[in-house]
Amino acid sequence: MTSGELEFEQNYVASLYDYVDQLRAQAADRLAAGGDPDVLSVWRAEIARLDAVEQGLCFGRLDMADDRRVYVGRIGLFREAEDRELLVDWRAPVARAFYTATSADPQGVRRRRRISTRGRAVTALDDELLDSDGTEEHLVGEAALMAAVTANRTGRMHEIVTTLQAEQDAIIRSDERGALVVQGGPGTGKTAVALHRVAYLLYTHEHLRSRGVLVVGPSDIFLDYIGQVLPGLGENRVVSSTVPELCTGVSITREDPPELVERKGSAEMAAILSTAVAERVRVPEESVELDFEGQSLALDPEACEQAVGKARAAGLPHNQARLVFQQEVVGTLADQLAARMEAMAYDESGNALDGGDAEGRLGAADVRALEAVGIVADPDADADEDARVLLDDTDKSALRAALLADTGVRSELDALWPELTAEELVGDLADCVAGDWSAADVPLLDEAASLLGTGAAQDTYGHVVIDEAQELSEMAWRMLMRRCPSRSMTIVGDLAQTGTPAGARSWQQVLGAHVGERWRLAELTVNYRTPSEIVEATTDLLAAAGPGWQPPRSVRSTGHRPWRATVADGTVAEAAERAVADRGDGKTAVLAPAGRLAELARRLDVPARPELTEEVVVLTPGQAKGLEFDEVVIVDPAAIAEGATFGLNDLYVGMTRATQRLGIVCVDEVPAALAGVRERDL
Ligand SMILES: Nc1ncnc2c1ncn2[C@@H]1O[C@H](COP(=O)(O)OP(=O)(O)OP(=O)(O)O)[C@@H](O)[C@H]1O
Repeated sequence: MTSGELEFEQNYVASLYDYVDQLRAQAADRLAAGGDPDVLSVWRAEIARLDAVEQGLCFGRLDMADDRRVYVGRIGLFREAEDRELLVDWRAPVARAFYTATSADPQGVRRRRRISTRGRAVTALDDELLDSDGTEEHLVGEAALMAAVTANRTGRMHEIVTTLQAEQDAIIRSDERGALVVQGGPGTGKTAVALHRVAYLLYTHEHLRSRGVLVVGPSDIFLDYIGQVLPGLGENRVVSSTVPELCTGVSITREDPPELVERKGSAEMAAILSTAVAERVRVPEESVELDFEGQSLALDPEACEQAVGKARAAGLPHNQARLVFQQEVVGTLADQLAARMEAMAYDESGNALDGGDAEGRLGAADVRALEAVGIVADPDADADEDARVLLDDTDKSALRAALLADTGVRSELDALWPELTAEELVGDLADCVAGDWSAADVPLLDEAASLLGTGAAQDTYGHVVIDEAQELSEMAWRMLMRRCPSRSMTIVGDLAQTGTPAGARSWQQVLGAHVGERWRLAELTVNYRTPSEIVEATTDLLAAAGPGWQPPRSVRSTGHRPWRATVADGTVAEAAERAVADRGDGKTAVLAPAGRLAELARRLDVPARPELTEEVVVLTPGQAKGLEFDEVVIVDPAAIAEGATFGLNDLYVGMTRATQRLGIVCVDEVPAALAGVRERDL
């Protein structure tokens, strides 16, 4: 690369930053001028968008066979005065070739240039010529990719927009409609790809900006870990949440044993809850006497049954359908009252007109008299005639309101169709204790709230991303499907990493109930995180966890062979301390069964609440799901493997968190699946 070219690109990149500065200054001026708050918030968002792309504004250039030159960057920049596109957004169709063009399929590209920058300075250029004849499969921009995946971890995930690979790009730009499952082994970039897909979809589909996008992750630690990726891509409008946090106002104070987690997660609970709600509605066997303002009214079982039928047919949640039921019942009662009133009439001197038969109806003579003064209409008269009745619609509705406001009537109505809360409904189930909730109770509370129509409104989104989706129970899937009526979803996971007993064993099994067979599968096959030495060490384990499961192909090797050491039970913490003291550069995670965490954290002098930006963290493999570290030390693998329904999967998750080095401290014995790992003294 000549220094002249470096200078050329430096000048170009500098002109882009100048333009961004100009746009930012204009936005700041508009903001300072004040005005309509909605307009001001647009300028504020524009400044935030421009600030977010400061690092790595421009990272590539495509030289096309027709001599066009396209600069690719984090956002598009168009100079209207010159009618010229200065920079193309990486999500625009024309930028796609930056990620997918190869020598075999150059897509009109002659040269692809990667532009590395630090701050606003161009530090390196890396060119690939695509017009040579080549059919070999290779990684696009290999040098930049390798630099990215071997760099020390920071405790936070970063965007990978400059080094996205073709199989990843295809998923990112895949049709927004329907449910897309992204299945891939550890480190294949599922999380990174899902987040870049969000940025792409928001850029491409206007409606998603108003409908909103929700990203669901397994834990707060994980959400913190990925929290910078979308802002780094200029997207600040995405809601991220764990499943329990979606149900506002519920705090988790209890952990359920595995068999309960499994039972509460089963879709059968939805039927149980629905039956429990239906059973709270009661139709009396005999007529119910109601006292209203000194009059006795009767509600018979048939009328009640009819009101229940009408309320159920409305298709509303229980508490809203209750209002329909109440209206129906008070309608019947108001009719009774009206009939009685209309049965009474007085002559001009104030005497009650005699009449009315035994059922309280007016006699024919009375009706004629009333007709003559225009008070009642001849029931046989033509409907078109100017008819008048004693009580018109307004009167009747006032009567209904008076009935509803009457405490006696209300308490009878409440006994027949009570207003319910999700907490009492779920609290009444066996193994649930109102107010002392477990994570597995949350989807039940959410289901109950949806059946009842209570609680904070269940927000819906235009697109939902679910990460570590293999962990969700059937009940949690129901909860998320309610958030996404369009079923436009990106579902990201790895069945070989399923850890919770209520989690997925197959995608069809969990998705079938919601989308039938209308979901599509995309697979990622290359492991960017874990070096080949570690992938090899997991082969036996993976085969034991699931017959036929294959680890993804690793793109690199480090020369560091994983090791194991065997120590006596009483010396575990000491051994872990020695392993940590011996660690290389970067972040280290000590992964151990829950029962050993406190002792290890004390011994290693790390905070009990894990902070990923610290040099050393102590976690369970479950907590480390989705995360990565330069070095991993697994402690007591046998207890991890045997301690849970999917213990072998947990161990596999733990081992595949490392980007560089892996050590395993076995206690007393070596699990069979780790027999092939090199033994050393510790
Ligand atoms: N194209 C790429 N360029 C640079 N880095 C990449 C690329 N693809 C993946 N990576 C890196 O590989 C690592 C693993 O990615 P990610 O966490 O998204 O994988 P995953 O499939 O979700 O893994 P797991 O299932 O183990 O949680 C991350 O550090 C990510 O930045």
